[in-house]
Amino acid sequence: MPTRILTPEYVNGIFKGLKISPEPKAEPAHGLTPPALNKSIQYKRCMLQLRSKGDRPLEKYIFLSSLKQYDEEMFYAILMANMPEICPLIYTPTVGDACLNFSHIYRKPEGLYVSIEDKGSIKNVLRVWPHKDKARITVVTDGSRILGLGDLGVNGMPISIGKLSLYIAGAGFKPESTLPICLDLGTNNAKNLDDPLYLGLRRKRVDDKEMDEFMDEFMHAMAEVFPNILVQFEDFSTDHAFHYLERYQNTAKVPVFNDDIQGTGAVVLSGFVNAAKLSSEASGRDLTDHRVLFLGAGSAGVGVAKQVMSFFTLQGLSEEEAKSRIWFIDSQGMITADRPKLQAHKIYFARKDYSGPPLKNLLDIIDYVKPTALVGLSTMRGAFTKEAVEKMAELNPRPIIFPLSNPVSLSECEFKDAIEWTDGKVIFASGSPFLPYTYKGKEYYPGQGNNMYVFPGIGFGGVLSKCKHVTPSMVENASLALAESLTQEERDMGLIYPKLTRVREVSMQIAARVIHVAQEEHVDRNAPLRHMDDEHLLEFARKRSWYPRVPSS
Ligand SMILES: NC(=O)C1=CN([C@@H]2O[C@H](COP(=O)(O)OP(=O)(O)OC[C@H]3O[C@@H](n4cnc5c(N)ncnc54)[C@H](OP(=O)(O)O)[C@@H]3O)[C@@H](O)[C@H]2O)C=CC1
Ligand SMILES: CC(=O)C(=O)O
Ligand SMILES: [Mg+2]
Repeated sequence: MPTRILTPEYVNGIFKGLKISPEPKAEPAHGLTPPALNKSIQYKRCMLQLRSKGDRPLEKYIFLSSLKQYDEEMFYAILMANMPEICPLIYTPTVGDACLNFSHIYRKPEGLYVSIEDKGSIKNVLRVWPHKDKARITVVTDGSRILGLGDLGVNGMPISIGKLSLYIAGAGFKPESTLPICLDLGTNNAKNLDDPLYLGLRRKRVDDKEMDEFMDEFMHAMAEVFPNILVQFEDFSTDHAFHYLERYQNTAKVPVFNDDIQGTGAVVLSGFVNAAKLSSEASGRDLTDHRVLFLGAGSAGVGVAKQVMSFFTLQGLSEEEAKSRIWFIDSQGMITADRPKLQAHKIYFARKDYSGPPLKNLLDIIDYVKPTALVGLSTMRGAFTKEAVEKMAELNPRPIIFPLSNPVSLSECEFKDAIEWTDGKVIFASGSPFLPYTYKGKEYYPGQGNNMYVFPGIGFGGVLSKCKHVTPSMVENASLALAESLTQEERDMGLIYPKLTRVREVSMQIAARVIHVAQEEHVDRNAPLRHMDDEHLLEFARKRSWYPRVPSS
């Protein structure tokens, strides 16, 4: 039966609601399927079955997961044609529930599990993977900080799977080039350890020394078994996230980046670039005068702040001046340099210019800092209270409020509330998706400040350029490419991120920019691409991008 690869134009048609059309005929398995079954009917059946599960997202997750296993191309065709509907089911927020319930809903292997008991023979475990030569991108978690849900141990595997589904749908990685990995170094989660169905090792987490030994062996083995792979670290607890990024980003034989530190930094910088312009247009304030207050100083908060500093340095401020535009609050209050036993990752941003009594309350800190932007990466549901948001609106004609914690149940505030409390003035982005909200007869659209907008493009550009390392400049430029990708229509709608339906095209722009920077920094190894200008790099990325095949006629 004739099949054809979906072209970008064809898929754009699907995005516009055309679904799978024109009507394809039956599949080759003549006799094994009912006579009238064809891909078009199959597509409609899948959507009908999915939607019949109503408001039960975990059931939808399980359904989609099974679909991916028995008809991968249909899964991706459905995902790509219905991003705003399906993405929240395979990614945040539902993936959070999938992780919490993983040991109960597990059905089939979908990735590699490497446990501390494999120490000494990790290579042998990696060699079990069936598509060794094809593997190009891996998401590796140790399950120790899954979204804002804490230590979930081996139940963190769905986060690696979900991110890689977005690599495929978002950037066009071939499915067989993706490799989900969950490292099992034990768990300190008592609920898991007490659960008779828990699928991980029934032991506490190993100490840092043993983890270092394990990780060194793991990274060596990865480079040997998968020499062409790019490694994304995901959802390691904050101390380990910084530690392993530093340990491997310039030394590992395969390129490495940390999504929570660098991917989140890039996506928030991008949203902030667009938000600050809108906010400054309303206030007349110079872009260099923005003041950013972070609630949460973990890997995500500090990673984002480091990236947001380049917003200021790109305006011509020095590093010190850029740093002075940023304040942090953690569980003990505003972070100041005189606080004893400050954790290493908090020292850089600790304020040296405050000497009063410790400030602990968000309202008092807003009064003191007078921020133009409030960024939440705290895992604290509802931490941006009505009073705090109203105060931001008193201080700013258009306050920037980014409650970025995931999943949605941990969001620092809801979109609807932020709109009402600011009388529609807020410039808003959240980590997990919210629906548009109509207020006083006008429809408002929330932004989704989630690293899913950048990691597919960073990974695709990195792999196409065959980069040796993922450099800070590659990440920063991914962010700027995302910021620049807004169309006039999106700007007119007041958006600060492109529509999710355009994620594939946006990823191509990011990938092309990442390749360009990899070349500039001489970390690329794909020599023929060096002769291409930016337009040709974009074309090259588009051509390499995978689309699900569906029968056409
Ligand atoms: N939108 C996106 O793309 C992304 C979102 N995230 C989200 O960011 C969140 C944080 O991740 P990560 O940084 O790794 O996690 P951590 O747990 O390392 O950091 C949480 C931070 O919040 C602080 N905090 C906790 N409770 C309070 C409180 N009551 N008041 C003030 N601060 C508090 C903690 O303080 P202390 O240091 O004192 O413990 C810590 O600094 C998660 O929900 C995650 O899902 C992460 C990556 C990407
Ligand atoms: C989105 C993401 O990476 C996180 O919440 O950890
Ligand atoms: Mg993460």
